Parts: sequence; structure tokens; C-alpha cells
Amino acid sequence: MAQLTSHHTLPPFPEDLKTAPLVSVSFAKLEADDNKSFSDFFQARQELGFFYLDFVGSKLGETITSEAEELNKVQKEFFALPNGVKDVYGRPHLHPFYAYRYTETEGKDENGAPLRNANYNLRKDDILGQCERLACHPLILEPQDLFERYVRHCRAAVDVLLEHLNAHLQLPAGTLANLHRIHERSGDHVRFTQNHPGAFNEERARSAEHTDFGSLTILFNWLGGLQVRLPVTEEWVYVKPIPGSCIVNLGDAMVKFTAGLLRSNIHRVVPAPSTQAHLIRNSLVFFTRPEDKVVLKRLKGGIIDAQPQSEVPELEMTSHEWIMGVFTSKGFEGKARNPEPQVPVPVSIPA
Ligand SMILES: O=C(O)CCC(=O)C(=O)O
Ligand SMILES: [Fe+2]
Repeated sequence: MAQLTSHHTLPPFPEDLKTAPLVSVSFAKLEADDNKSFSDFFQARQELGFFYLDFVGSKLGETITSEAEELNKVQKEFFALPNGVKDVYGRPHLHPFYAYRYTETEGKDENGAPLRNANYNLRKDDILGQCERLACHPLILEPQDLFERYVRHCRAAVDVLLEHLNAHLQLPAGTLANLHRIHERSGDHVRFTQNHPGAFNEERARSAEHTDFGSLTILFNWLGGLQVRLPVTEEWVYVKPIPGSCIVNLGDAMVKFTAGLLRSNIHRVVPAPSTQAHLIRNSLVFFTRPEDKVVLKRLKGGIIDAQPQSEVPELEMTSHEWIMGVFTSKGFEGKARNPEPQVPVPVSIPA
């Protein structure tokens, strides 16, 4: 696997750091319908809502892993473009969410311009030609085939996970799959992210705390920096990247669907730890979200029915309405930890 990923070209994650106890689930075993490996994860679901998905030994999994490596090269090239070029594909011009977005750091480039931490959300429906395509740079258009394969393969892996979740929740066959049909419009997207090295800053770390909105997130990262908050002790601990595995986490939509049976754990990205702290950090995320028209409410059936009923009437909105509401009030993905009104993350792109 060392050859399949580029982790070995980077300084190793420090040995002495406390890391999150993520369960590792073998994707090859899941594909072979080995329910035992999923039971282990399902058992841990309330504890963390994050797990390693070990792709080694699975044809589909290893394909996704090598496509992620290829896309990591594409994102580095994209983020290395001059700011003025990237800004054309920026937030106010293109779309409030499916666009290039940045925050300026204290660091400066060789011309004295502030360095940018940035991300770029690329819609699944754009990539698969299921809507009128938003403008994008040739660096994104040229590897169209790679993007398309990546989206289809991630979705195939997600479908396997949804099927197992469905079975464990004892829902009627296909319940979750029918809320996540690839050909339907949805907020699924690929996200490129890039962060420059910098000192740990408590305020910035707090403002980065979030849960993911959607259903399942498939995450590749190469350096440390992702942290999850442990549910019992509330301690923030690093998630160590494992070559050959991606990190999967459940989002808020799954919590809604299962009336709190599944957990969408709070997490954040902080500077990479000691041995890696001097490097630019990239991650590649594939977010799966319920179809745009799906109403976010508890599902009926299976073990969900035994969950307590909420005393407050459920606020029902569609997946699309939820996404629109969130990104107009907050710059980056997810909801914040504190209930006080959100200060938007400063994202400024010249008009
Ligand atoms: O960069 C990472 O490791 C995690 C990114 C993340 O949590 C997100 O984009 O929602
Ligand atoms: Fe996240």
C-alpha cells in the first residue's frame, strides 16, 4: 500500500500524540457481506460516528485510493494558481457554496500578499453532467474523466455502507438507498482543501468546530490536523491518517433520520502536529447528502421506532432548504458547537 499512497513521502505523524480510537472496518469484508465487521462499527456508532474504512484488498477501495492521490495532485496545482485566476471561480461570482472560498492567514507569499487557507466545493451534479455546469478552470475540466470516476466510485462505496446501515437499523430494504440516488439532484460534492502552516490559535480552532451536514463523508488526508472531540471527556484528539484507509464520518442528516441513534461527531481542523507542522496541508473530501427533495425527519421502521419521541415538534425542511439556510449564515460546512448567533467565517473575494 505504501506505493499506492504518498504518505511515505511525508514526515511521519508523531508517535507520542494521543489519537482518537477509531474502529477500522474492512471494506473488502463489507463487500463480501461480512456483517460482523460492520457490527463492530455499528456498536461504536454512538461513541464516535467516525471510523477508518480500510480499502486494502478491495478492488474498488484501492481504485478510490489511487484516484484520491491523483486528485490530490490536481488540487495542489489548482491552489498554486495566481489568486486572481482562482477568484474567477470564487464564491460571489459563481455560487454561494459550490465555489472556491478562502480566508487570509497572517503568512505572506514572496510578493507580500497574504497566504490563503482555501477550499473548493465541486458539485456531483456538475461533474456527472446532471445540471448546467458552473464555470471551472481548465485544470478542473481536463481531468473530467478522473473526477467522474472518483464520484461514481465514492458513491458505489457509500452505497455499500448505506446498505449495511439499513440492515443494522432493520429498515425496509432500500430505505436509505432511495434517499440517496446518484442520478437525482443533491448536495453531494467533492471538496479540495488547503491550509498553510501556522501556530495553533484557540479562537480559530473553536471557529472551525463543526459537524458535517450530510449523510456520509469520505475523507482522505495526508497529514495530521483533523481532531475529533471525544464524547465523554470532551478532549480534542488527533485522527492519525492511515495509508490505504479513508476516514468516514456520519453527518447530521443521519442523526435526523435515525432520531439520534447514529452520531455525527464534532470535529475540526487545526495545524498539523509537530513533525509535520511546517507543511501545507491538503485534504480531499467527498460529501454524500440526501437528495435535494428529501425532507429531513426521522424515518419510520426498524429500531428507530424505539427511539424516544422529541417533545419539541420537528422542524421539517428539505435537504436543499437546509443547505441554502446554512451556507447563507455560515461560510464553511456544518453547524457550530455553540448555540449563539454565528459570525460568518470571513470569506472575502473582491467583486
Ligand atoms: O481536512 C480534514 O481532515 C477534514 C475536513 C472536514 O472536516 C470538512 O471539510 O468538513
Ligand atoms: Fe467536516
